[in-house]
Formats: sequence, structure tokens, C-alpha cells
Amino acid sequence: MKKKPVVAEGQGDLFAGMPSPAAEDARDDKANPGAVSALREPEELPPANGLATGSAPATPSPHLDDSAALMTVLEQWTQRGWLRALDLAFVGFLDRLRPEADPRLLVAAALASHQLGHGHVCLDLGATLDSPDFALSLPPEGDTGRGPTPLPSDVLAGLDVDGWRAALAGSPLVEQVDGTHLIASNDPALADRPLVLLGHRLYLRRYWRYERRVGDALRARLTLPATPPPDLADSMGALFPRSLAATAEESRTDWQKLACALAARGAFSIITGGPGTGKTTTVIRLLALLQRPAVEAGQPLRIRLAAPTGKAAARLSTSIGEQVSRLDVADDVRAAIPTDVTTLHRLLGNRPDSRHFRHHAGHLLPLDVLVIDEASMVDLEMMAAVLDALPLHARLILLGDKDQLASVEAGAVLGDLCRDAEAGRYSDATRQWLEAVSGDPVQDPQLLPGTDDDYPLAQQTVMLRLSRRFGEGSGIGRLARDVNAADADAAQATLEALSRQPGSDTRHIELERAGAKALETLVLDGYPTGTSYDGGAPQGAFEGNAPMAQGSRHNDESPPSAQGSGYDPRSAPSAQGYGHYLDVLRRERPPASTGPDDPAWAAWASAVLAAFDTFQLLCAVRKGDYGVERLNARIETALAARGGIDPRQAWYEGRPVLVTRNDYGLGLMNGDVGIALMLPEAQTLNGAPRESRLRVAFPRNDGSGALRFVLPSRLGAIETVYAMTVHKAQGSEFAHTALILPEALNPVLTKELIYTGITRAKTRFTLIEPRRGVFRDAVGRRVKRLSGLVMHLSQGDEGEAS
Ligand SMILES: Nc1ncnc2c1ncn2[C@@H]1O[C@H](COP(=O)(O)OP(=O)(O)OP(=O)(O)O)[C@@H](O)[C@H]1O
Repeated sequence: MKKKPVVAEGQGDLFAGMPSPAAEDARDDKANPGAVSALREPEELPPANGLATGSAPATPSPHLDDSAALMTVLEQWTQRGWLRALDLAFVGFLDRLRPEADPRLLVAAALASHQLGHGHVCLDLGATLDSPDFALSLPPEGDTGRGPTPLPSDVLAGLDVDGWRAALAGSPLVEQVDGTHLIASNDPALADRPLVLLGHRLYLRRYWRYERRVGDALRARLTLPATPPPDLADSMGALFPRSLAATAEESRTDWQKLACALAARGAFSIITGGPGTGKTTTVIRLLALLQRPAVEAGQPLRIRLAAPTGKAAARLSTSIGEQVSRLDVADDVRAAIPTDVTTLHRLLGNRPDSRHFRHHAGHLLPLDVLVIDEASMVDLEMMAAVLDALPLHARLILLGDKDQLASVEAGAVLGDLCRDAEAGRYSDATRQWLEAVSGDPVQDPQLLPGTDDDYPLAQQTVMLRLSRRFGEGSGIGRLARDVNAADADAAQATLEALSRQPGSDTRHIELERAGAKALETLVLDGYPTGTSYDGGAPQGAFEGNAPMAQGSRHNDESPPSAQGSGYDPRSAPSAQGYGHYLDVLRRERPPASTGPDDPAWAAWASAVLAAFDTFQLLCAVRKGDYGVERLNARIETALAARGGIDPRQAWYEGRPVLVTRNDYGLGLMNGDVGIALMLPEAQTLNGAPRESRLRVAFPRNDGSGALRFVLPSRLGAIETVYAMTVHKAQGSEFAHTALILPEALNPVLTKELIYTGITRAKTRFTLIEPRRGVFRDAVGRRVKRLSGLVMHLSQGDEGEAS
């Protein structure tokens, strides 16, 4: 078969400029040949775990006969949406670079690139051969895989892990990294090779390099001498009075205090904990503790606070603002603690259409302390960029919940770095130092012993263990804990018990039993008082694939709020559906005579946005009957049917939209949510009556509470957002969060996803299952993101952390 050209050489983001970073790597290694100790522990090459290892090789698949045969398959996969165009382009690039390349190399390259799109930094050859379709999440959700297209398991059939590895190792496109030292050779000819093989892991060079940069930078920070502020013990005593300890347990070990002490002594620290465990409270006290001596010396520290998304930045800004105002410190110290939180992109100085930032190793950030909140959402590439741009003297503090889903982009940096957080792994020296400065014993049944050499990172990591938001009495908290423990039976039992309990904050709707109407009622109206949704809701419109409003009794009649349930959405503020924000939109609209500059319009827009935030439907998936795309359409139809919106045009008043890509020109960030509203024009022509025009109101997300109004025509990457994926909801919270699962288990459904969904809820949580058992099965499954950081950090705890 004749080979087809795939793309122009050099096209595609992943491999653009590949040679130059590689050359930099080579320079790094020359300059610092021993730069691989603490974080980059010597690797023992993992044993091959491909099922085929050791057994007689099965018949090789014809798809790997030659590169033309393979290219045909890869093109089919791309056409079907199984691979990204970028993945195919990468392979096309390699194929042109080395026309004689082994098809086993080309398929591995395609899959390594594909895995990046699924968050994995590299391709694990053994795991891929063990279970190709599952490891590669192919066919993707919403695709049954039927048809003539071969599956990955067909294409890889007959490959054994050793043979595959040997084919890669022998390729001139691959640099084999020394498994003992984790460094590349310094041969400049090799440094141009676009792929890196480390044991059974194949990396695109760019990502291997990010991993190295993060590992090296963290190790450098961890080996700096400790610099605790003077009078640490006294300052901590004042900032963490005993009365703050809420329970008998915490009065023994105040983890917030210990976190503050560890962060105060080193150039790098991590404070992890679930929702409401006091991460913000702790970091504010830490900033006060660091800033006081600096202010007294007349040299206040330059402190910056950042988060990965605008929404997360706004949330931290609000919470810090409230807490700083209550802080018991001198006014000049309080004034020197910032409350504005920026996004990481802004902090680093994004450049339009470029993945490079204004601040980098050659132009460092002008700061002394950097706090990054919601660090679980920071991907590997961004973490490398931050560490590059950070002066070595500056303290870096990562805050986040290690158990949440990782970033959509490749890498699970916080999760990787927090592997030992639960077990503590403090060395005797760390423990003694902590006990001396805090006056508290360091004790918890989960703690395991450690040493400085084996667990360098653990010495600067603290896990906060007590949730103040979701205490013992909170159903949401109980469910989140069971899910987080991956205890499927306990989680299912808790869910059912809470759902039956009157007045509980958590509900379970099984659509098989309750009928699709229950979903419609929930999404539109929240919880009507006195109605049980998990049993007796009437059958109706929202069944099967029918659009939500088809056949609905609401269509031509009064809305359900007036249909005998006795429910008035205004009387149940903590359990709203989407009817609520439309209600506010209608009810609170300023009179038509209100001038265009009157602040009443902004106040109205703010009220509508706030009302929208009281409820959010989250989906685990995008495709299928219970994915974002179809549910958005069904909800839109249902709201239209009751007269709440008029979606005959793409843009209509009340349309909620989610920004899906940063737009620096407009000041909008990926994750920002806005609502289209009809607003008066500022100008009229020749005394003509004033016209109204749709504009989309977005919160400025800078802590000011101000809004930004944007013409719909200026918005590029947006989507309607009645339903939102759990991934997109990270960093946000909603008073009432409903999480709907798909009908069948699929690779994205894991306990991390369910945990992240549950913990978006502030006061109410509803789990909706189209089919019983999906929740339970999902809770039993963990995300396993592949990355070398885990490997570098895992020495010394073999067998304990898995
Ligand atoms: N030591 C403490 N004593 C009393 N209240 C506390 C203490 N620590 C935190 N809180 C309260 O608990 C709530 C949650 O704290 P905080 O916002 O610091 O947690 P968080 O972990 O940052 O939460 P999030 O999950 O929103 O990021 C706040 O109302 C805070 O005032």
C-alpha cells in the first residue's frame, strides 16, 4: 500500500521546536552532571508486566507488517476521533524523518502522543499490552467500537513487551535514558531524538524534559538550608491559640500549626487536605508569620497568590479577603498580606498564541513568596514553567486536595508529590523539630516512620485531617470520605442511608425506579419540599432519549411549581434548580425606564449570576444520553417549554455559557461562566427609542465583585453550560450540586471523579444514576496516571503506597 503524506513537516504543537529543548537538556546535563539525586532516585527498571512476556510470541498483527499498513489504521482512528489530528501529525513527522522506521516504533509514538491527551505523561508499554483498549481508553466514550476499524488490541496483538521495547531502543528516533541515573547521554546527536525511552516508558521528549525540570527544581529547593523565621515558636503560639483547636483529637495534634511550621522553614512545601480542612486559614497565618519580621525590618516580602483558573482565583480571593480582615495582627502586617489572587497564566505573563511566558529562567518573577491554590489542577508543563520562573530564594507553597481529579492536561503533579502525605513519613529530625516549635506531639494512627534520605519531600508536606465544613454530621462529608477511601460498599450504603434520612443534605435518584421525570423536576426546580424523588415521582417527559420537554405536562400548562406540589422555588434557597435563576432574571429586571448607566443593571446581572451558581448539574462524560452535550440540549428544550427561555436563536436571553479557552484580549479565562442578558444600549441615534442588546455578563473574578459585559459575537470558545463536566467544575463550588453518571461504567468513571463531583457541593448533593450499580463500580476504581515523578519519588516505600 502506498504511503500517504499526513501533514507538513514541523506542523503540530507537541513536536514543534523539539530539537532545541533537547539540546538544552544536553547542556543541563553537562553543566550539572550529578543533578539526579534526591527527587530523581535511581530507577530500578520495572519488570515487564506485559502478559505476553516469556511466552511464545503470538502471530503478529498484519497491521504492523509495514508502516503503510499501520498508517492506514492510524488514519482510520483519527477519522473516527480515536486519535487527535496532532497524534497522527506526530507520526507523520517521524515517518518522514525516518522512512524506514519500524511500525512498532510508529504505533508506540502515536499512542504516547494519544496518552498525553488523556493526561498520561508517557506510554507504559507493559500496561498497554496487558489491556490495550482499557489502558488507551479506546474506543472513546460514546463510540461502541463497532465497524471495520481495528481496535488497539487487534493492532497490538502478538506484540510482547520485550520485543516492543527492543524495537524502540534500537530506533534512531529514540534516546534511551540510563535507567540507573535517569539522565540522557550528552551526545548532541541523541539530544535531537524526539522520543525518550526510560525502562518501559516511552515519552515525547518535551514531556520527559518537563518531568526532569520539575524534579530537579524541587530537589534543588528541598536541599536548601532551612530558614525558619526568628521566634517561630512564639509567633505560632500567638497565631494558633489552643482555643482554635476544635476537637479533642485536634487538641493533641494541630495539623494546621504543623503545616505552618514546615512551610515557614523551607523554600518548598505542600499543604494538602480535603474541602474545608483549613488550607486557606493556615496559609494566611503563615503569611502573617513570615511578613511580620519582614515588615518590622522595613523590607516587606513580595507575596503573590495564584490559582490555575480564574474561578479558583476568585474563590480564594474572596475567602482570603474575609479571613485577612479577621486576622489578629498589627495593621501594617495585615496591609502587607495581599488578598488579590491572580491566575498562573497572568502571573507568568502569557503571550498571545504562544506557550512561552514573559517570565522564565532568564527573567525571573519578582517575588519572595508564591502561594498556589488548587494545585491539583496544575499540569506538568505549567508546573515546569512556574518553577523555571521562580527565584531560588522564593518560598513556594502548594495548596490543594491531593484526592481530586488531576488537571485535564498531562501530569498529576500534586497527586504525585503527595504520595506520602497520609503516612507522613517524617524523619526523627523533622518530628523532633516540629514538636519543639509547635509544642504539640506529632501523632496520628495513619502515620508511618520515614527518613530524610528516603522521603525528602515528605519532610515538607502536611496533610490537614479535619474538615470544618463537612464535619461528622455532614452527609456530604461522610459520603466524600467513603468515596475517597474507595470503599464501594460503604459509599453505597451511606448514599442510600442519607437519601432515606429526612432533612439530609444528600440524595440519590435512581432513574430506573424514579422515572425520567424525576430528573426533569430536579434540574428545573430542585427539591420541592415534602416530595420524595427516589421513589414516587410521576413518570413523564424525561424518559429515554426523548427531549426533556416532549410530552411534558408542563408544556402548555402552568409550571410545575404551581402544579400541586406546593413548592415555591423562592422558599427553598438551598435546593434550587435552573428555574431559580430564570425566576430572578424575570423578577428583578430593572424597569425599562432605567438609564443604561444606572448601577441597577449590574446589580441585576450579579443577582442572576449568583442565582445561577446555586445549582449545577455535573456530568461525568460529554457524550451519550447522560453526557453534557445531550443534557444541555434537553434542559434547554425543557426550560423553553415552560417559557423560561426562547432558544430559537443560538444566543438568547438567559443562555448560560462556559468559556473553554483563555481569551486574554477579553480578560476571560477557561472556566469562566457568564449569562446572556438583554441590556439597554448606551447611545440612541437622533432621539430614536433606546434599543436593547444581548450582552454576556461575566464576573470579573478578581475579588472585586465587578462584572464584565461582552458582546456574544466577540466570544469564541464557549459552550452552553446547564450541564458541565466534573473536570470543568474543578475549582468551583455550588450550593446544590447534582452529579449524573452515565448508564455504564467507562474508563473516566473513577473514585477521583466522583469525589471531585461530591466536594463541589456546599450545602446539597444529589447523585443521579440512570442504572443502579454504576456509582458503586466507579467508587472501586482509581485513576492511575502514568508519570515518572511517581517513580522518582517512590523509592523506599515499595509495596506500601499502592
Ligand atoms: N483552626 C480553625 N478554627 C476554627 N475555624 C477554622 C479553623 N480552620 C478553618 N476554620 C474555618 O473552617 C472553614 C474552612 O476553612 P478554609 O476556608 O481555610 O478551608 P480550606 O481547606 O481552604 O477550604 P476549601 O476547600 O474551600 O479550599 C472556614 O470557615 C474557616 O474559618
